[in-house]
Formats: sequence, C-alpha cells, structure tokens
Amino acid sequence: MLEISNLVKRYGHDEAVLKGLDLTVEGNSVVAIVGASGAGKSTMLRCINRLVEPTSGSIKLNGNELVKLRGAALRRARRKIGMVFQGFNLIDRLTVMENVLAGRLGYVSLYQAISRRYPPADIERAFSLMERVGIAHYANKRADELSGGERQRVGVVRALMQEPEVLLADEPTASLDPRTSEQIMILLQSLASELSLPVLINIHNVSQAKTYTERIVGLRHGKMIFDGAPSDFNQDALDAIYGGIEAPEEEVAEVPPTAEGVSHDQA
Ligand SMILES: Nc1ncnc2c1ncn2[C@@H]1O[C@H](COP(=O)(O)OP(=O)(O)OP(=O)(O)O)[C@@H](O)[C@H]1O
Repeated sequence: MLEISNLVKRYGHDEAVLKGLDLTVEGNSVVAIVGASGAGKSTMLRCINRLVEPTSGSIKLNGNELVKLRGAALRRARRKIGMVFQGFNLIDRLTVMENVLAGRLGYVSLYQAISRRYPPADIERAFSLMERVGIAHYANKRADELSGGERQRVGVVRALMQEPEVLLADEPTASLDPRTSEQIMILLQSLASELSLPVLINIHNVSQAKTYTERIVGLRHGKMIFDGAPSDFNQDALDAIYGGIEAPEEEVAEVPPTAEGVSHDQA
C-alpha cells in the first residue's frame, strides 16, 4: 500500500508545485493521475521514487517511510518502486534481454552486472515475464529494432524485474499510436491485478484514463481536486481540472473508447 500524506514540493523559492497532497493506493488498484500541463503530476511521481526531493510530508510504501531515507537505505527502497517512462528509457544498442536484466541492477553485485552473470533465477524470471507480455521471441534483438509498443513492453518488464511493490508510469502511452496505447493500458491493468500491484499512471488522455483505470485523481495547480471513480468523472470534474487552462483534445470524442473494441491478444 502506498500512503502519501501532506506532500509538499517547492522548487527553490518558487510557489509550491505540490500543495499538501494526500493519497492512499492499495494493491491491485490502477490510478490515473490527470491534470493540465504543469499541474504537478510528474513531480508527484518523482517524489515517490525520490528522483525529486519532497519539501515536506510523508510517503510510505507498505509502512516504510521513504521521505527521510538516504544512501543504501534509499537504494534498497528504490528497488521496490518500478518506473515506466514515456520515452521507454531503453539502452538502444543492448538486447531486449540485457535491457530487461537491467531491472535487477539494484539486486546483483557490480561484478555480476559488468560480467553479465545474472543468477539463473533472474534469467528465468526475465523469460517468464517477457513471455507474459509477448516479447520473449525478441530476447536477443537490439532494443532499437523494436516498435514503440514492443519497446514499452520491454520497459514494463524491466520495471517488473525489480519485484516492485508499486509501479509508477509517467505518460506511458504518450509516444504510442492509439491502438498500441490501449494495449499498453490493458497490459498495465492486467498486471496490477495479477501481481496485486498498485499502479499510478500519469496520463493526459482522459478517455483512456476513464476506460482503463478504476480511480482518477485530478490535480490542478498542485492540489487534488478530484478523487473518484471514472463513472463520476463528469464534465464538472473536467472543467474543475482543466477549465480555463486547456481542453484535452481526446475529450472531443463524445463517447470514450471501450475495452470491447480493443484486442486483448497481447494484454
Ligand atoms: N526541476 C525543476 N525545477 C524547477 N521547476 C520545476 C522542475 N520540474 C518541474 N518544475 C515546475 O513544476 C511545475 C509542475 O511540473 P510537472 O512536470 O510536475 O507537471 P506535470 O503536471 O507533470 O506537467 P506535464 O503534464 O506537462 O508533464 C511546473 O510549473 C514546472 O515548470
């Protein structure tokens, strides 16, 4: 379980970007974080894995306070936080398997990593996860030979190799075409349930948030102004979050796409 209490982040002397956020996410839940550009979505995710230092507040993962951790304790805690990125963050010249095994870097010794002598259990886990997401046949391909959707599956498997207790996804579908985006959202949804993993997804596409997550958190100027079920995310909520700032283009569609129209083959 992830418990965020009164989280504040101020960059330098500027106005706070996060103004006292409270959010609790249980295992299995897929939560979409929506909000206009600059609302603080990425800052919030980055505070959780401490890529950004929170100014104050508390972030607990399964009871362990993350905010005060330093050095080795912070590195150990970070292993439990998987991250999936918009731009995939793969090493292009390495194979899919090598990229996936990079998810174990927090666990193996420097010697094992440099000599690529990962324990057999890591290799087995890598294959089984790659099979699960449909990329096992690409194990020896260079990462830059894959399509965007395949590359994001590599990114997801690499994050899962960490045996995370929470998965954070920062705009994981923003670089993908609509159909591939939907497949990745379905994959994240299924994995959350299979692995009892809380998943937080920063997403601009409100239609996808409504279709593929079970809870939407809306930020505006660093404050949470909506927290509820997708069915309650109505025009008033949209106006409150985006009113006067921007109209997310996907909301032009009157009817959000439903899961029925999407292939579940690879989910
Ligand atoms: N390293 C930084 N130093 C100073 N200000 C920053 C830094 N990172 C982000 N900000 C500011 O914090 C605010 C929130 O940014 P953040 O990236 O968290 O928003 P966001 O909701 O994720 O936006 P987007 O959807 O465009 O990614 C913005 O005003 C941004 O300029």
